[in-house]
Amino acid sequence: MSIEFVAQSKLPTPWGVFTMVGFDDTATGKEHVALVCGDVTGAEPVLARMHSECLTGDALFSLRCDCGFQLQEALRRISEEGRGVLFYLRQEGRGIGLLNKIKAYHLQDGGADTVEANEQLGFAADMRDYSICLPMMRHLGVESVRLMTNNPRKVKALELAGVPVAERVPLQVGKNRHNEHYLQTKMGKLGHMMQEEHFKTDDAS
Ligand SMILES: Nc1nc2c(ncn2[C@@H]2O[C@H](COP(=O)(O)OP(=O)(O)OP(=O)(O)O)[C@@H](O)[C@H]2O)c(=O)[nH]1
Ligand SMILES: [Zn+2]
Repeated sequence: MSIEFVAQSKLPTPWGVFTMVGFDDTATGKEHVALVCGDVTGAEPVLARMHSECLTGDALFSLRCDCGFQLQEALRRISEEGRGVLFYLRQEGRGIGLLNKIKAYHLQDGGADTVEANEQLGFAADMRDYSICLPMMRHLGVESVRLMTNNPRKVKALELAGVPVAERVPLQVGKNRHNEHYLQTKMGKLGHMMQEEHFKTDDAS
C-alpha cells in the first residue's frame, strides 16, 4: 500500500481543536491530511468529508465554486457533533492539478462549462482516484462513514474503492451569483444532487 502515516499534531481552528494526521502517498508524492475530532473508532458510522483540494476556493476566497464554503461547513458540523473526520485530499482541480485548472477557468471565461473545459484540454470531466481513502481510514480506525457530499458519483467511487458509506449527508452551502452556472453544470452533467431550498439564505453574494 502506498499510503504511509508520517506524523500527527494538534490543529486549533475557529470550530475547535482537531488532531491533524499526515500521510505520504509514496506512489504519487502527494501529502494528504485527516482532521480528526473525538473518538472515531468503533462500529457507529463516522460523520466524514472527503474534501478534494481547491486552492482557489479553500484558501484564496474564490467565489467561482462552493469548495471553501463546504470545507468550513464540514468542519463546523464535525466539531458540533464532537466526532468526525475531514480528509483533505490533494486532488486539485478534480485531479488535473492547479495550473490545468487555471487553463480550464480561462476556457470557462470564454464560455465553456466546467466539463467542456476539461474535455477541450484532453481530460475526463473527473480524474480523481479515491483508493487513497481506505488506508487512511484504517489507520484512524474508522469503519464506515456518513459522508457529507452532494455527489452520488463520489459515493459510488468510494464504495468501489472499498469504503463503507452508511449514509449520504447533503452539504449545500456557498451558492452565489458567480458560481450559479457552475452549480447548474454540476447538477446537469456531473450528477450532483442539490435542491434550491436547501441552500442557506446567508450564503455568499
Ligand atoms: N477541473 C476543474 N476542477 C474544478 C473546477 N471547479 C472546482 N474544481 C475542483 O473540483 C473539486 C471539487 O469537486 P466538486 O465537484 O465541486 O465537489 P465534489 O467534491 O465532487 O462533490 P461535493 O462532495 O458535493 O463537494 C476540487 O478539486 C476543485 O479544485 C473546474 O471548473 N474545473
Ligand atoms: Zn473549488
